[in-house]
Amino acid sequence: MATSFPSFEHLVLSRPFPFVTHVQMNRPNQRNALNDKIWKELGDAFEFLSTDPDCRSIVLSGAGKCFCSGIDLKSAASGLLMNVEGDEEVDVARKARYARDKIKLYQKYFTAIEECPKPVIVAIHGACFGAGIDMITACDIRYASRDAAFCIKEVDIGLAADVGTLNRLPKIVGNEGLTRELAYTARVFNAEQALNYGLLSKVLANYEEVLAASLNLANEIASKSPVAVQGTKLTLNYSRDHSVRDSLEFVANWNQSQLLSDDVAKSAMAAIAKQDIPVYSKL
Ligand SMILES: CC/C=C\C=C\CC(=O)SCCNC(=O)CCNC(=O)[C@H](O)C(C)(C)COP(=O)(O)OP(=O)(O)OC[C@H]1O[C@@H](n2cnc3c(N)ncnc32)[C@H](O)[C@@H]1OP(=O)(O)O
Repeated sequence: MATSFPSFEHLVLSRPFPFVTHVQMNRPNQRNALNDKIWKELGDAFEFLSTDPDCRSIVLSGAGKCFCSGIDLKSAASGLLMNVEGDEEVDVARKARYARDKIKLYQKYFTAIEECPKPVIVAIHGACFGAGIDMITACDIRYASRDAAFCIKEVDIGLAADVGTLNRLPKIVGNEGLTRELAYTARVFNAEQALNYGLLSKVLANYEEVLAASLNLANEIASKSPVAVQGTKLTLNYSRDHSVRDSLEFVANWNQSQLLSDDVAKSAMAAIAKQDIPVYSKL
C-alpha cells in the first residue's frame, strides 16, 4: 500500500505514476499568488515528501492561467512590505525582528524544495514573477511552455529579492552580469530567452506538453535506484556550495556506506546481463 498524502488547502498532491508525486499549487483565481498559507503548505509538502518512501521524484506546477504571480500583494503575507494603520505604535526593533523572522520562514519553505533529496522538476507556464522565480531556482530542473514569462519583479515593488533568486540564480545561469541586469531592471523575459540563459532545460509548446514532459522525466528518474539518485542530488547540492576538494571528501564519506547497498549489486548484475532496470526497494 502506498502512503496517503496529507491534505492541503491550496495544494493538490497526486501520484500520476508509481513513485512520482505531482504537487500543484491551486489558487488559480489569484494566479497562484503566495499567501502565508500556501507558502507554509509548500514547505510542509516538501518536508513530507523528503521522507515518503513512495516518492522518488516530484513535479511542481501551478493550476490555471499561470505558474505563480509572486507574493500575494493583497494578503497578510505582504503586510511586512507595507506600513499598516496602527503600525507606528510598534517599536522599530520589534517590527524589524518580525520582518526578519518572516523572511527566514519564507526562505525555509523554499529551501525545503532544494533540500528534499528527491529531484524536483518544475513545469512552468504563463507568468512566473517575483517569488515565483525564487521558487523555481530552488528546483532541480526547469521546463516551461512557450508562453512563459519571467520577471525578477522585486525592485519594482521596492525591495531586494530575499528568498532565493539573488543567491541561487547566478549559480544556475553562471552569468553574474546577466543576473544583475535582470534583477536591477525587473525586465520581463520569455521562455526562449530563459532557455538561452540556461535557466530552463527545455521549452514545450503549451501547458499540457510541459506537464507531460515533466511527468515523463520524473517517471524516468523514478525508475532508477533511489539510493543512487538521492545520493547524486545531495552531492550536487553540496558540491555547488563547496570546493572540489571538500565535495570529493563529502561523496567519499557518503558512498562508503551507500556502495554497500543492494541497489549497486542489482544494477551491476542487470547491466552485465543486459537486462531491464531492476526493481529497487523503497527508500
Ligand atoms: C519578504 C518578501 C518575500 C518575498 C517577496 C516577493 C516579491 C514578489 O513576489 S514581487 C512580485 C509581485 N507580483 C506582481 O507584481 C504580479 C502582479 N500580477 C500581475 O502582474 C498579473 O496578475 C499577472 C500575474 C501577469 C497575471 O495577469 P492576468 O492573467 O491578466 O490576471 P489578472 O487579471 O491580473 O489577475 C487575476 C486575479 O489575480 C489577482 N492577482 C494577480 N497577481 C496577484 C498577486 N501577486 N497578489 C494578489 N493577487 C494577485 C488579481 O488581483 C486578480 O484578482 P481579482 O480579484 O480577480 O481582480
